[in-house]
Amino acid sequence: MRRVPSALSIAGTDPTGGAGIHADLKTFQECKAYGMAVVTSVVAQNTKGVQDVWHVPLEMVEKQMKAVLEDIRPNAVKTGMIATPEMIEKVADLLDGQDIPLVIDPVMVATSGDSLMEQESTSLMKNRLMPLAHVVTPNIAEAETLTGLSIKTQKEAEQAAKMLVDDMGASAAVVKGGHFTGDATDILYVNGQIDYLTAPRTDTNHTHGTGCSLSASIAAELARGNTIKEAVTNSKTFISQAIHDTLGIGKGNGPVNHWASRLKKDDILV
Ligand SMILES: Nc1ncnc2c1ncn2[C@@H]1O[C@H](COP(=O)(O)OP(=O)(O)OP(=O)(O)O)[C@@H](O)[C@H]1O
Ligand SMILES: Cc1ncc(COP(=O)(O)O)c(N)n1
Repeated sequence: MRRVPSALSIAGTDPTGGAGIHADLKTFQECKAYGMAVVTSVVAQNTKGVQDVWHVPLEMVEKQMKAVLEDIRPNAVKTGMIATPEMIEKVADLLDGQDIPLVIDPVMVATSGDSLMEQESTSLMKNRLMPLAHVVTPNIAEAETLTGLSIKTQKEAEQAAKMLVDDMGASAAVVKGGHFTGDATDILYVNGQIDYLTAPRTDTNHTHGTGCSLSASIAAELARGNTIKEAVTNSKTFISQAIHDTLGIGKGNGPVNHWASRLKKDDILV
């Protein structure tokens, strides 16, 4: 048997291909991991917003997860949209004890402002998923919800990252600064150390799926055997280029350019 790095996404869908499992699979491919996906919710959405959500029945989520885990065992897993408390519990039960690096993107609200998680899910996210996480990747609003802190400064973001690890049991935290102003600076807390990962801010509204793609890239990097610090650093480079080399498609907040590193100018039809 060959050792092919593989990564599994457990997340919701986006028929326009910019967020959710679609973004994750594109990212896995670009970051050189064989991609797999378990669908948690089918979402009717586009770059303008969310129109409707249909949750996959719990037993079908379980069957999908078991089908993957007993066959092509992933070298890393990432979770995205897991909307209901029951589904969080089910996914946590199935991942507990698997000994597979786990990246948790605590998806709560889409770029468009539409809610993607029921409010009652927050405590289960904290109590059941956080302790299983190798890396948790909240944006500012999600870090505020999880920690109860108000985060207006980078020092407060540092404090939140520390709480997610020291108090809630994740091994590492990346508090993403995409919604701050100035440079796009993310704060990584791992092995008792804070690191600032900074990239110039691209002036664009085409940021649909940035959070999904960053966390999927971290999972692919972990699947390839990189350390958490290497994985997060390489993923920051990946997402910065994907945002900078925009595709410019979509009537709202357009998707990022997952294949930016390979796409030549002449490949785009104008
Ligand atoms: N305009 C930008 N220019 C450069 N990097 C950005 C920009 N916006 C976000 N980022 C980066 O993209 C990644 C995702 O961060 P963000 O805080 O936007 O997450 P998110 O809110 O989960 O994603 P989304 O906005 O898609 O919901 C981070 O690495 C962040 O620094
Ligand atoms: C299925 C799904 N998962 C996650 C997001 C968040 O992505 P974003 O906040 O970048 O729109 C989304 N819109 N849809």
